[in-house]
Amino acid sequence: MMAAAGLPKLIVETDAEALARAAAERVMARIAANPGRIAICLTGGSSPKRLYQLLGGDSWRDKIPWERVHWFIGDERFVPEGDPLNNMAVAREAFLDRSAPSGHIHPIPTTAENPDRSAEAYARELQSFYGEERLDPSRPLFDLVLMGAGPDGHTASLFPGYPALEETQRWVVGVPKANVAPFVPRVSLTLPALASCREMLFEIAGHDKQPILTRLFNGENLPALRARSNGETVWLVDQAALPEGIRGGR
Ligand SMILES: O=C(O)[C@H](O)[C@@H](O)[C@H](O)[C@H](O)COP(=O)(O)O
Repeated sequence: MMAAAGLPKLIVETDAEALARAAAERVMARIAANPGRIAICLTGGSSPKRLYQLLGGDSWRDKIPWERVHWFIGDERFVPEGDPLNNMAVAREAFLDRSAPSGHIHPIPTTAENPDRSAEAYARELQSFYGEERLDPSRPLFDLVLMGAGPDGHTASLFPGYPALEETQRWVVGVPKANVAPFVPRVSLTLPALASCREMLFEIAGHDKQPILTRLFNGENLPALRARSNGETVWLVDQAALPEGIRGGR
């Protein structure tokens, strides 16, 4: 474990499997830290899939107090809720549908007429859950926010150079076009909404993440570097993703 100056806390794991297990431990630790109602914001993409399988597997499932945990999603592809590209559908299939009370699963609705309407509906749902229309810095919206980093440095559906990245008021925005595949419109939580958490946990694994991780380590002002928790921000990284020159360290 090490912390690089100016960067979030960096934790290096041997490989993707160890990384998913470390992420599952952190999910459990966040749950254990809150004796009340817990809000976890999940993410899409391929990186969290193993974590989701672990949380749905026998050794972890029974340890989760399902009746206290609510599950949200940080961004969504604007496709039907059962579509394999739908981020929440992936989480539901991997672990939520088997164990979580259905009222505790909070998908971004994609039946609205367009992503902007969908974003407004999700903002209302988040605000109703939180109990306020404004975020109180002393009371985070989420206990834990999971994140990934795309090849262009995007996170959630906040792409480099897009106006959504500069949003300071709204909690959720429509994103008309994605910068990477799948090139469908998106709906995304904004940086201030995502920041309102006790912990933001990035999972970044595999050799194909090395180029973007190198750029992030070099301090390029990309969305994945700008996304920070008001509490703790942690990058869980595996050896294969580490930039040349710092491999082998832990
Ligand atoms: O909807 C999405 O695609 C995501 O939420 C997105 O932000 C993802 O986390 C990154 O693109 C990393 O994706 P991978 O894990 O597939 O590399």
